[in-house]
Amino acid sequence: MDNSREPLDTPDAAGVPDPVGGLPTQRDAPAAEADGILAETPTTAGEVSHDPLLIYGREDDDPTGAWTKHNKTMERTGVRTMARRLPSLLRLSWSLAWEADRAGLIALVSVRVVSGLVEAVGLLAVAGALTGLLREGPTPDRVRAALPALALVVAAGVVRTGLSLVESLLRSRFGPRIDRVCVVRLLDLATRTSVMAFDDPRFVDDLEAAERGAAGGRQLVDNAVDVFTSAVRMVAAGGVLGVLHPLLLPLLVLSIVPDGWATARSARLAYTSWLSRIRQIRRQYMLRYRMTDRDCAAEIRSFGLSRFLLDEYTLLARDYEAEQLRVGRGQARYRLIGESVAGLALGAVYGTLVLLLNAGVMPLAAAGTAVLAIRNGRGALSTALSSLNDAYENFLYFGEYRSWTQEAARRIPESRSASAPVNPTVIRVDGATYTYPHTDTAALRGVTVELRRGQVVAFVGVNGSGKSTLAKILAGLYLPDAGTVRWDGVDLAGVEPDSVRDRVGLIPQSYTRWPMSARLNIAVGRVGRLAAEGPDSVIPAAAATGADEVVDKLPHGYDTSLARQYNSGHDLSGGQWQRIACARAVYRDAPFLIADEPSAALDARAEQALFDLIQRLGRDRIVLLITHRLASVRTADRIYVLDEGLVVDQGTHADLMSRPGIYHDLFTLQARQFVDTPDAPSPVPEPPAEPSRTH
Ligand SMILES: Nc1ncnc2c1ncn2[C@@H]1O[C@H](COP(=O)(O)OP(=O)(O)OP(=O)(O)O)[C@@H](O)[C@H]1O
Repeated sequence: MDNSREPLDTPDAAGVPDPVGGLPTQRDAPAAEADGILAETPTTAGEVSHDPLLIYGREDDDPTGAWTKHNKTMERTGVRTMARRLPSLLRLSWSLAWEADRAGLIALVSVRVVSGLVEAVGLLAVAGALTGLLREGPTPDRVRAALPALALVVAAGVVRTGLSLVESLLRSRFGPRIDRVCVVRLLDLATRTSVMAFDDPRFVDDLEAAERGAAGGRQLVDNAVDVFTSAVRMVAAGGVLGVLHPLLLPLLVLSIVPDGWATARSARLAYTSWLSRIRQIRRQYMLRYRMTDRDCAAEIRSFGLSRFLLDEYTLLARDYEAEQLRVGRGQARYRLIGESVAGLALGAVYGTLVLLLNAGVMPLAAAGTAVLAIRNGRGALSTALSSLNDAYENFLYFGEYRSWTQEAARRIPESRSASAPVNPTVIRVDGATYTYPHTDTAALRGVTVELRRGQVVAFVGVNGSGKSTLAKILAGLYLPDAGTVRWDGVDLAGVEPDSVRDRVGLIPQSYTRWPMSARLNIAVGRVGRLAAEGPDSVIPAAAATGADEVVDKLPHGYDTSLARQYNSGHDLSGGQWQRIACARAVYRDAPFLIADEPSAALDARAEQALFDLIQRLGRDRIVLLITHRLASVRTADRIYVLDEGLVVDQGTHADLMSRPGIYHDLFTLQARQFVDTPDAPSPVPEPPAEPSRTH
């Protein structure tokens, strides 16, 4: 079973409850440590501080089915289903291994087959040796007679040991290769699918399952190899028994049926239990992830959430313990029945051997070999059965991976031969409509805007009015459901998406804090440039955006790691990071710059400098500015006012202030915040006329 999906153990004690029922404090933590790592968690039965299922809802409360996704699979999981799916399971693992390492696979199969043959030869040699040892005559003669066969037994043993070493080497080569093939495919698709796919919660949810399912590929191949190996060993043991006496083979099969039944039932019990608990397992996983995540650390402490979360986790973990006990009891019952019946059946096999010996039909030496062959055959069968069960389980996990990769491949934008204009003069959106997946309300409703080179255009409007969505459409990240986006008259729907993105420099609202050096954090704006122009090429972009002041204070300048979560990494303040994000977009040096709330975390001086820069860049580029700091859009050449997915007004600052409307209201409201007293004269003129609304 994949450990990453395994229910997690009870957490180590990280704090202890205070005696009067308060929350654990930092001061309490060492006391818990002193109790040792197995000290009881803060929660004990009867002192849970909240409703245990508060966080993710109750068992019967799963409207989206997100937590119970696998229950249907569980209903379909029967021995017959497993047998029916066996061929596709083996086919899949074969093709996976083939793709990862052809030569290794051929070598592994050959090694297994040869090893099986050697095992059969070894067993027959045992028969020869026993025949020599048990025959009539003086002991030295008998030993001499048995020597060649004994030598063969030893040689077979040595060869098998050598082959098993080769096999384990081959297996250790396989595992990482299969992991690589699966994970690289997942990452490739995840970074090439349309960004719109990530707005679909189902897609993102399935991606999480696929990430965990990717590891199932490696295990599936491992299980398939085990099944194959056991099959070869069973054939070897069966072949030897068939040679010794034809009656022994069906008897062996009979003797292993009860064990096989018990193994299959036990594994199925464990598997169905796992599936029925998948919801709790996901909850445990989420809780553990959040409780140890750096981003959540401050909030957990400042809201005093530790006890609350720990209670939830502990309850789930206890539930898991109880379930494991139930499964353990069930498995013990199956084993008891299976092994009792198998013992009787084995007694019958050995009884038959004795009868054959008594009747003089089988020599003693052959009977001795038969005992060994029976033992080997039974061992191989039990391995085959448990590997088959594991294989089926991993097949299901891997199924998550496969279905996601197929879906992701469908969502990769089609590549086209036509390119977007290299340095567009006019970008125009006509009647654009866009609705996010699984939402009822359109984010944009028939929007028309025009942006020109040499101008700074601003989008303003209240939260959720559609500004960022429209910016993403302009940047070619989203395709509108209706309407067109044209660059110099060329419809973006007909051009290669990468060519559009290549011409856009974006300062997104939420930028990425790459765990890399400061230099790379800027250079990711256009990675090819760093290689072509050298490490100092980032300096002008940093200087233009004030990122150079940030870098100057870092211990190793541009080479300082900004991966705070790792040793020696250096973290930046929000505003310092924002300067780096701006430098990244400037470094991209694209003809179309989109700045979406670029100054939210900047101090007043840095903000002013950034808007001056945006004005300068706007002289020979198309610049789109989205901001709630309305003082900064006063100088924009054109301002579009958005509201509920519509363009409700447009013009220059003076135009928009000359009439009542959203812009006038928002600007006035903000300007008032800078006036010292409520009685002070309004800093903005009252509008003279009724609003004229554009669409
Ligand atoms: N990924 C998404 N999935 C579903 N709905 C979304 C998504 N992103 C935005 N929306 C919705 O689309 C509408 C427009 O959002 P958008 O982000 O474009 O607004 P905005 O004007 O940029 O807001 P803000 O000023 O707060 O940044 C909102 O109603 C929002 O809830």
